[in-house]
Amino acid sequence: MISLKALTKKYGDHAAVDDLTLEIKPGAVTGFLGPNGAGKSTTMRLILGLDRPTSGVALVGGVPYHRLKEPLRTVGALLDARAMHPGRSGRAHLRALARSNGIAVGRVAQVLEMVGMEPAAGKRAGALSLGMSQRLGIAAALLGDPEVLMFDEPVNGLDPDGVRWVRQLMRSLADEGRTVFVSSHLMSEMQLTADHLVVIGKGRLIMDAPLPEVIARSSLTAVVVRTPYAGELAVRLAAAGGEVTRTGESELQVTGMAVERVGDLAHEAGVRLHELRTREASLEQAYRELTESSVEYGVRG
Ligand SMILES: Nc1ncnc2c1ncn2[C@@H]1O[C@H](COP(=O)(O)OP(=O)(O)OP(=O)(O)O)[C@@H](O)[C@H]1O
Repeated sequence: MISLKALTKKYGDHAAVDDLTLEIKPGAVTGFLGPNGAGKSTTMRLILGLDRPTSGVALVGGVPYHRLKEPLRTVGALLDARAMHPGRSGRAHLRALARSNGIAVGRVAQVLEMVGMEPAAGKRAGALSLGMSQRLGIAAALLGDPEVLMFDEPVNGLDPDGVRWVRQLMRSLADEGRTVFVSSHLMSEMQLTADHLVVIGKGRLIMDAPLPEVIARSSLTAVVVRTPYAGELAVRLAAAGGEVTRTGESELQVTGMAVERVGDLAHEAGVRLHELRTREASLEQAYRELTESSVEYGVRG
């Protein structure tokens, strides 16, 4: 479990992280989303004690990072895959990390196997491809067999097999009951990977909800109904609080109302239906709606 309580980090007058309060729970993959500059990396750095909050606290398993006795056994993180001594081999890097954290050196071979990089383990870290560096960074995060894992853009530079592998790894870590907190700009990937989403913009919390709820709340998620009595049903649905758009002679789209309720109202009205389904927004669409006013840099297409 990761707990943030009124977590705030200011650089001069600018709040990179602004009063964030939330819990990232075990047994789930929590996606961490936000436009460039939203404060994701800063939040992760604060959790890992790499930066000091201006105010508020970040706790891992109920304790601030700097008070953890054996930090790598509690939380493993991949922040910047290239942040390694370039002249050292991946294996040597992991061994040094194990030794300095009281972890049995035998664990190194295990994590190298888990990430599928034994063949490249003897190469200098500086000579590794970005994809291999990512795997090495993930191996380092797994070294202490921690309960909490944090990954900043873990699929950067990975090929489609690598992306699938990361997705499966996150799933299995969460299924083992661990807390998995992962940032990404790849919405299609997040839609496949995450159970829960935390969305921030300009350092502030925009959304903290299960993925299906984020999708359901999008205005682009709608119930589609086909019926020969579209006009009659439209009146009934609107009277019950639905937002109804007539999209064809015999087709309606309804927002603000669950599919079950639409079916029940049609039944009560004695209206025959030829089709009743939910058309879900993609996470990309839901995300764009949520963050429209929070984009700090760049131009939105
Ligand atoms: N050391 C620093 N000094 C001054 N400002 C900083 C520093 N680190 C981050 N910032 C600012 O804090 C804000 C949040 O940055 P951060 O890197 O946490 O965002 P992010 O969500 O991780 O972005 P990205 O998606 O681009 O990685 C930005 O406005 C950034 O310029």
